[in-house]
Amino acid sequence: MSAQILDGKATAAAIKSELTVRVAALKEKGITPGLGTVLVGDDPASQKYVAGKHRDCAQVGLASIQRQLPATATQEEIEAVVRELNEDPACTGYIVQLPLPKGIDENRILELMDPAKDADGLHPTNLGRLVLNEPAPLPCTPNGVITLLRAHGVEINGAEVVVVGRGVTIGRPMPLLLTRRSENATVTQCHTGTRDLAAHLRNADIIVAAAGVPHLIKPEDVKPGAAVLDVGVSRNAEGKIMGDVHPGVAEVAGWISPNPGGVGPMTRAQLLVNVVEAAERAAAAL
Ligand SMILES: Nc1nc(=O)c2c([nH]1)NC[C@@H]1CN(c3ccc(C(=O)N[C@@H](CCC(=O)O)C(=O)O)cc3)C=[N+]21
Repeated sequence: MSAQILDGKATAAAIKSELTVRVAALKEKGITPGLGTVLVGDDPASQKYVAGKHRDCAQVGLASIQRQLPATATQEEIEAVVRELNEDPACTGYIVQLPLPKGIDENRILELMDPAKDADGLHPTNLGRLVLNEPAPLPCTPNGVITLLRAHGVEINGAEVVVVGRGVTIGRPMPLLLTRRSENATVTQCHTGTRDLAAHLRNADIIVAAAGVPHLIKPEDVKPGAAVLDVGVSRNAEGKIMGDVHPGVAEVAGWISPNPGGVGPMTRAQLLVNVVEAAERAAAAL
Protein backbone atom coordinates (compact mmCIF):
# COMPACT_ATOMS: atom_id res chain seq x y z
CA MET A 1 0.00 0.00 0.00
CA SER A 2 1.43 3.36 -1.01
CA ALA A 3 -1.50 5.73 -0.44
CA GLN A 4 -1.64 7.84 2.69
CA ILE A 5 -4.74 7.37 4.83
CA LEU A 6 -7.47 9.99 5.08
CA ASP A 7 -8.12 9.13 8.70
CA GLY A 8 -11.77 9.86 9.38
CA LYS A 9 -11.69 8.34 12.82
CA ALA A 10 -8.89 10.60 14.06
CA THR A 11 -10.27 13.69 12.30
CA ALA A 12 -13.75 13.10 13.73
CA ALA A 13 -12.22 12.66 17.21
CA ALA A 14 -10.47 16.04 16.87
CA ILE A 15 -13.73 17.72 15.79
CA LYS A 16 -15.55 16.11 18.70
CA SER A 17 -13.02 17.33 21.24
CA GLU A 18 -13.34 20.87 19.86
CA LEU A 19 -17.15 20.56 20.07
CA THR A 20 -16.90 19.39 23.68
CA VAL A 21 -15.40 22.77 24.59
CA ARG A 22 -18.12 24.67 22.70
CA VAL A 23 -20.88 22.60 24.33
CA ALA A 24 -19.37 23.30 27.76
CA ALA A 25 -19.44 27.05 26.97
CA LEU A 26 -23.13 26.80 26.02
CA LYS A 27 -23.86 24.93 29.24
CA GLU A 28 -22.23 27.79 31.21
CA LYS A 29 -24.94 29.99 29.69
CA GLY A 30 -27.58 27.49 30.80
CA ILE A 31 -28.08 25.93 27.36
CA THR A 32 -27.78 22.19 26.83
CA PRO A 33 -28.10 21.41 23.12
CA GLY A 34 -29.94 18.20 22.27
CA LEU A 35 -29.84 15.93 19.22
CA GLY A 36 -32.98 14.01 18.37
CA THR A 37 -33.26 10.91 16.22
CA VAL A 38 -36.37 9.40 14.73
CA LEU A 39 -35.95 5.72 13.91
CA VAL A 40 -38.77 3.83 12.23
CA GLY A 41 -38.65 0.04 12.04
CA ASP A 42 -35.99 -2.42 13.10
CA ASP A 43 -33.38 -2.44 10.33
CA PRO A 44 -30.19 -3.55 12.14
CA ALA A 45 -27.91 -1.21 10.16
CA SER A 46 -30.12 1.81 10.94
CA GLN A 47 -30.26 0.83 14.61
CA LYS A 48 -26.48 0.62 14.68
CA TYR A 49 -26.04 4.06 13.04
CA VAL A 50 -28.52 5.69 15.41
CA ALA A 51 -26.86 4.07 18.43
CA GLY A 52 -23.54 5.50 17.21
CA LYS A 53 -25.04 8.99 17.02
CA HIS A 54 -26.20 8.82 20.62
CA ARG A 55 -22.78 7.56 21.74
CA ASP A 56 -21.30 10.64 20.03
CA CYS A 57 -23.79 12.87 21.89
CA ALA A 58 -22.70 11.47 25.23
CA GLN A 59 -19.05 12.05 24.32
CA VAL A 60 -19.45 15.75 23.52
CA GLY A 61 -22.07 16.51 26.18
CA LEU A 62 -25.17 16.83 24.01
CA ALA A 63 -28.50 15.61 25.33
CA SER A 64 -30.00 12.67 23.40
CA ILE A 65 -33.62 12.55 22.40
CA GLN A 66 -34.67 9.22 20.91
CA ARG A 67 -37.96 8.48 19.22
CA GLN A 68 -38.60 4.97 17.97
CA LEU A 69 -41.58 3.78 15.98
CA PRO A 70 -42.49 0.29 14.78
CA ALA A 71 -42.06 -0.66 11.10
CA THR A 72 -45.87 -0.54 10.86
CA ALA A 73 -46.02 3.18 11.78
CA THR A 74 -48.24 5.24 9.49
CA GLN A 75 -47.40 8.47 7.70
CA GLU A 76 -49.54 10.36 10.23
CA GLU A 77 -47.78 8.77 13.21
CA ILE A 78 -44.34 9.70 11.90
CA GLU A 79 -45.51 13.22 11.08
CA ALA A 80 -46.83 13.59 14.64
CA VAL A 81 -43.35 12.81 16.01
CA VAL A 82 -41.78 15.34 13.64
CA ARG A 83 -44.24 18.02 14.79
CA GLU A 84 -43.49 17.17 18.40
CA LEU A 85 -39.71 17.56 17.91
CA ASN A 86 -40.25 20.82 16.01
CA GLU A 87 -41.96 22.17 19.14
CA ASP A 88 -39.68 20.60 21.76
CA PRO A 89 -37.32 23.29 23.14
CA ALA A 90 -34.93 20.58 24.42
CA CYS A 91 -34.39 19.42 20.83
CA THR A 92 -31.90 21.71 19.10
CA GLY A 93 -31.64 19.59 15.98
CA TYR A 94 -32.74 16.18 14.82
CA ILE A 95 -32.64 13.65 12.04
CA VAL A 96 -35.17 11.24 10.64
CA GLN A 97 -33.13 8.13 9.91
CA LEU A 98 -33.44 7.15 6.25
CA PRO A 99 -34.64 5.08 4.51
CA LEU A 100 -38.18 5.05 5.91
CA PRO A 101 -40.31 1.94 5.41
CA LYS A 102 -41.94 1.39 2.00
CA GLY A 103 -45.15 3.31 1.51
CA ILE A 104 -44.01 6.31 3.59
CA ASP A 105 -43.61 9.60 1.71
CA GLU A 106 -40.10 10.49 2.80
CA ASN A 107 -39.99 13.91 1.15
CA ARG A 108 -43.20 14.97 2.86
CA ILE A 109 -41.70 14.04 6.23
CA LEU A 110 -38.49 15.96 5.48
CA GLU A 111 -40.47 19.05 4.38
CA LEU A 112 -42.39 19.04 7.65
CA MET A 113 -39.20 19.41 9.67
CA ASP A 114 -38.30 22.83 11.02
CA PRO A 115 -35.38 23.86 8.74
CA ALA A 116 -33.68 25.46 11.77
CA LYS A 117 -33.60 22.00 13.42
CA ASP A 118 -32.43 20.11 10.32
CA ALA A 119 -29.26 18.40 11.58
CA ASP A 120 -28.79 16.51 8.29
CA GLY A 121 -28.83 19.64 6.14
CA LEU A 122 -31.21 17.88 3.76
CA HIS A 123 -34.36 19.98 4.23
CA PRO A 124 -35.45 21.48 0.88
CA THR A 125 -35.11 24.98 2.35
CA ASN A 126 -31.53 24.29 3.44
CA LEU A 127 -30.60 22.65 0.13
CA GLY A 128 -32.05 25.76 -1.53
CA ARG A 129 -29.98 28.01 0.71
CA LEU A 130 -26.89 26.06 -0.32
CA VAL A 131 -27.71 26.76 -3.98
CA LEU A 132 -28.23 30.43 -3.12
CA ASN A 133 -24.99 30.70 -1.10
CA GLU A 134 -26.91 31.52 2.07
CA PRO A 135 -25.69 30.21 5.44
CA ALA A 136 -27.48 26.98 6.40
CA PRO A 137 -26.74 23.62 8.03
CA LEU A 138 -24.70 21.71 5.45
CA PRO A 139 -25.32 18.12 4.32
CA CYS A 140 -23.22 16.02 6.69
CA THR A 141 -21.54 13.54 4.38
CA PRO A 142 -20.45 15.99 1.66
CA ASN A 143 -19.28 18.42 4.33
CA GLY A 144 -17.44 15.55 6.02
CA VAL A 145 -15.65 14.75 2.75
CA ILE A 146 -14.43 18.35 2.43
CA THR A 147 -13.39 18.58 6.08
CA LEU A 148 -11.48 15.29 5.75
CA LEU A 149 -9.57 16.51 2.67
CA ARG A 150 -8.74 19.84 4.35
CA ALA A 151 -7.57 18.14 7.54
CA HIS A 152 -4.98 16.23 5.49
CA GLY A 153 -3.88 19.17 3.36
CA VAL A 154 -5.25 17.78 0.08
CA GLU A 155 -5.55 20.67 -2.40
CA ILE A 156 -9.18 21.25 -3.45
CA ASN A 157 -8.65 24.65 -5.07
CA GLY A 158 -8.48 24.09 -8.84
CA ALA A 159 -8.69 20.30 -8.51
CA GLU A 160 -10.53 18.14 -11.03
CA VAL A 161 -13.05 16.23 -8.92
CA VAL A 162 -15.19 13.35 -10.14
CA VAL A 163 -18.26 12.60 -8.03
CA VAL A 164 -19.74 9.18 -8.79
CA GLY A 165 -23.39 8.98 -7.83
CA ARG A 166 -26.45 11.23 -7.80
CA GLY A 167 -28.18 10.29 -4.57
CA VAL A 168 -29.78 12.97 -2.43
CA THR A 169 -27.49 12.58 0.61
CA ILE A 170 -24.13 12.73 -1.22
CA GLY A 171 -24.09 12.79 -5.01
CA ARG A 172 -26.38 15.74 -5.55
CA PRO A 173 -25.16 18.12 -2.82
CA MET A 174 -21.44 17.22 -3.11
CA PRO A 175 -20.79 19.30 -6.28
CA LEU A 176 -22.65 22.26 -4.73
CA LEU A 177 -20.15 22.32 -1.87
CA LEU A 178 -17.11 21.68 -4.06
CA THR A 179 -17.89 24.50 -6.49
CA ARG A 180 -18.30 27.20 -3.83
CA ARG A 181 -15.66 29.92 -4.17
CA SER A 182 -14.15 28.72 -0.90
CA GLU A 183 -13.49 25.27 -2.41
CA ASN A 184 -13.12 26.28 -6.06
CA ALA A 185 -12.97 22.78 -7.54
CA THR A 186 -14.00 21.76 -11.05
CA VAL A 187 -16.54 18.96 -10.77
CA THR A 188 -17.71 16.23 -13.11
CA GLN A 189 -20.71 14.29 -11.90
CA CYS A 190 -20.87 10.70 -13.12
CA HIS A 191 -23.71 8.22 -12.62
CA THR A 192 -25.16 5.04 -14.09
CA GLY A 193 -25.88 6.90 -17.32
CA THR A 194 -22.23 7.91 -17.82
CA ARG A 195 -20.93 6.41 -21.09
CA ASP A 196 -17.25 6.06 -20.15
CA LEU A 197 -16.73 6.30 -16.39
CA ALA A 198 -13.08 5.20 -16.62
CA ALA A 199 -12.23 8.09 -18.98
CA HIS A 200 -13.52 10.58 -16.39
CA LEU A 201 -11.87 8.82 -13.44
CA ARG A 202 -8.44 8.77 -15.12
CA ASN A 203 -8.53 12.56 -15.27
CA ALA A 204 -9.51 13.12 -11.62
CA ASP A 205 -7.30 14.57 -8.89
CA ILE A 206 -10.03 13.67 -6.38
CA ILE A 207 -12.64 10.91 -6.68
CA VAL A 208 -15.70 10.84 -4.43
CA ALA A 209 -17.25 7.40 -4.89
CA ALA A 210 -20.85 7.37 -3.70
CA ALA A 211 -22.47 4.95 -6.12
CA GLY A 212 -23.22 2.07 -3.76
CA VAL A 213 -21.66 -0.38 -6.24
CA PRO A 214 -19.04 -2.63 -4.57
CA HIS A 215 -15.51 -2.15 -5.99
CA LEU A 216 -16.70 0.05 -8.86
CA ILE A 217 -13.48 2.10 -8.76
CA LYS A 218 -10.63 -0.07 -10.10
CA PRO A 219 -6.89 0.60 -9.73
CA GLU A 220 -6.33 0.91 -13.50
CA ASP A 221 -8.86 3.78 -13.64
CA VAL A 222 -7.19 5.95 -10.98
CA LYS A 223 -4.58 8.61 -11.76
CA PRO A 224 -1.42 7.97 -9.71
CA GLY A 225 -1.40 10.22 -6.66
CA ALA A 226 -5.13 10.99 -6.74
CA ALA A 227 -7.19 11.27 -3.54
CA VAL A 228 -9.92 8.63 -3.47
CA LEU A 229 -12.80 8.83 -1.00
CA ASP A 230 -14.90 5.75 -0.54
CA VAL A 231 -18.38 6.77 0.51
CA GLY A 232 -20.13 3.64 -0.72
CA VAL A 233 -21.97 1.55 1.80
CA SER A 234 -23.21 -1.74 0.49
CA ARG A 235 -23.18 -4.88 2.55
CA ASN A 236 -22.34 -8.36 1.36
CA ALA A 237 -24.23 -11.51 2.35
CA GLU A 238 -22.39 -11.65 5.71
CA GLY A 239 -23.32 -8.05 6.52
CA LYS A 240 -19.76 -6.83 5.98
CA ILE A 241 -19.45 -3.27 4.61
CA MET A 242 -18.35 -3.26 0.96
CA GLY A 243 -17.00 0.03 -0.34
CA ASP A 244 -17.19 1.40 -3.88
CA VAL A 245 -13.39 1.34 -4.10
CA HIS A 246 -11.40 -1.78 -5.03
CA PRO A 247 -8.67 -2.47 -2.42
CA GLY A 248 -6.01 -2.38 -5.16
CA VAL A 249 -6.61 1.37 -5.56
CA ALA A 250 -4.48 1.90 -2.44
CA GLU A 251 -1.41 0.96 -4.55
CA VAL A 252 -2.04 3.76 -7.07
CA ALA A 253 -3.75 6.56 -5.14
CA GLY A 254 -1.89 9.22 -3.17
CA TRP A 255 -4.62 9.41 -0.54
CA ILE A 256 -7.37 6.98 0.34
CA SER A 257 -10.21 7.02 2.83
CA PRO A 258 -10.71 3.62 4.43
CA ASN A 259 -14.22 2.21 4.71
CA PRO A 260 -15.00 1.82 7.59
CA GLY A 261 -12.94 4.49 9.39
CA GLY A 262 -13.10 7.16 6.69
CA VAL A 263 -16.12 9.19 5.72
CA GLY A 264 -18.60 7.44 8.08
CA PRO A 265 -17.19 8.92 11.30
CA MET A 266 -16.94 12.31 9.55
CA THR A 267 -20.67 12.22 8.71
CA ARG A 268 -21.43 11.70 12.37
CA ALA A 269 -19.07 14.49 13.45
CA GLN A 270 -20.68 16.98 11.02
CA LEU A 271 -24.09 16.08 12.39
CA LEU A 272 -22.87 17.18 15.82
CA VAL A 273 -21.40 20.34 14.28
CA ASN A 274 -24.81 21.22 12.82
CA VAL A 275 -26.49 20.78 16.21
CA VAL A 276 -23.88 22.81 18.11
CA GLU A 277 -23.99 25.58 15.48
CA ALA A 278 -27.80 25.67 15.69
CA ALA A 279 -27.54 26.01 19.48
CA GLU A 280 -24.94 28.78 19.16
CA ARG A 281 -27.14 30.64 16.66
CA ALA A 282 -30.12 30.34 19.00
CA ALA A 283 -28.01 31.51 21.97
CA ALA A 284 -26.74 34.53 20.00
CA ALA A 285 -30.33 35.48 19.17
CA LEU A 286 -31.37 35.51 22.87
N1 LIG B 1 -31.27 10.92 8.02
C1 LIG B 1 -30.16 10.21 7.81
N2 LIG B 1 -28.97 10.78 8.00
C2 LIG B 1 -27.82 10.08 7.80
O1 LIG B 1 -26.69 10.61 7.96
C3 LIG B 1 -27.92 8.71 7.39
C4 LIG B 1 -29.20 8.16 7.22
N3 LIG B 1 -30.30 8.93 7.42
N4 LIG B 1 -29.35 6.88 6.83
C5 LIG B 1 -28.22 6.00 6.63
C6 LIG B 1 -26.95 6.74 6.28
C7 LIG B 1 -25.70 5.98 6.58
N5 LIG B 1 -24.97 6.78 7.54
C8 LIG B 1 -23.78 6.42 8.18
C9 LIG B 1 -23.20 7.21 9.13
C10 LIG B 1 -22.06 6.81 9.79
C11 LIG B 1 -21.47 5.60 9.52
C12 LIG B 1 -20.26 5.17 10.26
O2 LIG B 1 -19.83 5.83 11.18
N6 LIG B 1 -19.68 4.03 9.92
C13 LIG B 1 -18.51 3.50 10.57
C14 LIG B 1 -18.63 1.99 10.75
C15 LIG B 1 -19.95 1.57 11.34
C16 LIG B 1 -20.19 0.08 11.13
O3 LIG B 1 -19.28 -0.71 11.38
O4 LIG B 1 -21.33 -0.26 10.74
C17 LIG B 1 -17.27 3.78 9.74
O5 LIG B 1 -17.44 4.08 8.52
O6 LIG B 1 -16.18 3.71 10.26
C18 LIG B 1 -22.03 4.80 8.56
C19 LIG B 1 -23.17 5.22 7.89
C20 LIG B 1 -25.70 7.88 7.86
N7 LIG B 1 -26.83 7.91 7.16
